[in-house]
Amino acid sequence: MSVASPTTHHVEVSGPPGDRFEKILTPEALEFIGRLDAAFAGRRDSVLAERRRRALRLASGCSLDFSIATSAVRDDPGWRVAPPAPGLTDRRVEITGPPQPRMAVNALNSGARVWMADFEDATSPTWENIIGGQLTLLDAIERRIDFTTENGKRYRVAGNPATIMVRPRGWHLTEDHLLVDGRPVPAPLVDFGLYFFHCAQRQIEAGSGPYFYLPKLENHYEAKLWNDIFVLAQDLLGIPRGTVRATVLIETVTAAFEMEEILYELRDHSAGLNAGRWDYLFNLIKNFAHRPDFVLPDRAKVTMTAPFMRAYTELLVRTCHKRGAHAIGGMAAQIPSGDQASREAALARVRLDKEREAEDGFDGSWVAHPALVPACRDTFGSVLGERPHQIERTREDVAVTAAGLLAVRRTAGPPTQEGVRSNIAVALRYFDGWLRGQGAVALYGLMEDAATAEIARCQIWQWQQHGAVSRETVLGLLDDECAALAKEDPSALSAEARDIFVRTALARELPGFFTVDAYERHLVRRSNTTEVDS
Ligand SMILES: CC(=O)SCCNC(=O)CCNC(=O)[C@H](O)C(C)(C)COP(=O)(O)OP(=O)(O)OC[C@H]1O[C@@H](n2cnc3c(N)ncnc32)[C@H](O)[C@@H]1OP(=O)(O)O
Ligand SMILES: O=CC(=O)O
Ligand SMILES: [Mg+2]
Repeated sequence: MSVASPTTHHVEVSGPPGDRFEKILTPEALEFIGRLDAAFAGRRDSVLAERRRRALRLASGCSLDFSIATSAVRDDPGWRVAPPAPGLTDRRVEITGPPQPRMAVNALNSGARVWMADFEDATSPTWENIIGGQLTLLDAIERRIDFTTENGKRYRVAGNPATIMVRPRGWHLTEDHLLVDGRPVPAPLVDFGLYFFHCAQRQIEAGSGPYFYLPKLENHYEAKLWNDIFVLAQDLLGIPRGTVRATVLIETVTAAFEMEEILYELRDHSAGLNAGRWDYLFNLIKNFAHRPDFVLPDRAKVTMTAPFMRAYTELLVRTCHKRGAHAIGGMAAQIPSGDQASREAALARVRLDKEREAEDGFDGSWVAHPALVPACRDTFGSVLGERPHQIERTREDVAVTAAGLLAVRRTAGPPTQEGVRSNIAVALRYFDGWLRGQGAVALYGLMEDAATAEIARCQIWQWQQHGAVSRETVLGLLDDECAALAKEDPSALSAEARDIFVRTALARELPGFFTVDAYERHLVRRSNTTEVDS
């Protein structure tokens, strides 16, 4: 892998200035982003074009199978991924959340082994959140967060904090406040690049490392793209190759057919796979939205025990352990809110979910809230005992077929009126939160984020498409929910949230992601400030 030759690129910050943004947007950091962009923006275009081609093939009735072209990788018993890097051996409980100062401190001190600092599903990508998030990470690593709120709660990172893994945004998004030669930079290059530039060396010196979660990959070519990014980034900063580690979220149905190939492409930088269940469901609905045999019942009824979801998680554990990699479980959406009884019920549901994952062979799992850390830690603890993971449990008993992964029709039950209303209520309220800069929102006792909101709006599109609900009914319920939201919270952006819903759930063609169009329309704010030639 050669280092990119220096070329002249004009890097421009077009977003408004903010408090201490200059600490992140230094000329050197912008030059680094310019180099990543020069090397990889074109490949991002190819990734998106290939995604479109594949989506069209699936929409036109082609099915999916494990590829013959890559069978040599799957059949070769001779390769394994890199051993776990410092801080990533025992991952029995990982907490996720947006990189904001309070959340960062709470997550780092929560007792979880890993904090996944999320620029993706849990972050609304306003310019302030993106650069503020980078500042939070830098401050947390340099132990500079230390403040006390009016009610006397002190926020300061304590001893033995969680290991940080950063999740950049997916390839479908751009960062329109950073331009190279007048063109927006791919968002993942910004989130990865700024964190890597400022924090990689600091993390290594602190005995940890630059670690990442990679979202929404659709195939092993995208894994190769990330691997090439890691190699170039390490070379540019003089960091030894193989220092970076990344856990890939298997959260698209096409990636589920290429888990082993994805591990292979990233093997020198791999930190295993994660079962990103919510995006997985969204992606499955989206890819097969035109097919009547893929119509799912109410969202609440599609659980991890549905045969097609079990096939996906079983295959993930088997694949990871065959290659010496960690298999990390997904997010149970229940959060401990409301009265005592509701909190206990939420805890019981989460415990059940983690029990099943631990017994299936996962090495750890995610929680969305600090109060859930003990449940996950203890549940995995009772299966792992003194062991840091259970990678040695190879699950050779698991035999998953393509048909098993796609056996959605076995999930019984038509959607109900309550299911329709609930999806509309959740999507609308989530869009309102997202427009106001909040990427994860507690709604009706559940954690809602970009992935779960995508399920809600896609199901409405799918149910309407297949005659399970009419457009008129949806619009009527939508108006009811808008009125209810405006009454609950007069500052809510109900009209804009409604607009996003109509554009993404009721369009003639199903849009790929609500975030792409909504970002352009609602979140981009331009005001030229800084320019750098790289
Ligand atoms: C599909 C997927 O991708 S899942 C991964 C992406 N999603 C996420 O990461 C969601 C993470 N969770 C969250 O963001 C939050 O839990 C929410 C928004 C759902 C609920 O947050 P809140 O309404 O603040 O919950 P609540 O009032 O119970 O919080 C109590 C305390 O716990 C803290 N807290 C809650 N969740 C978290 C978290 N994930 N990380 C750190 N601290 C947290 C709050 O900051 C608060 O502490 P504070 O008073 O010191 O500020
Ligand atoms: O990112 C996680 C998911 O479930 O989606
Ligand atoms: Mg996701």
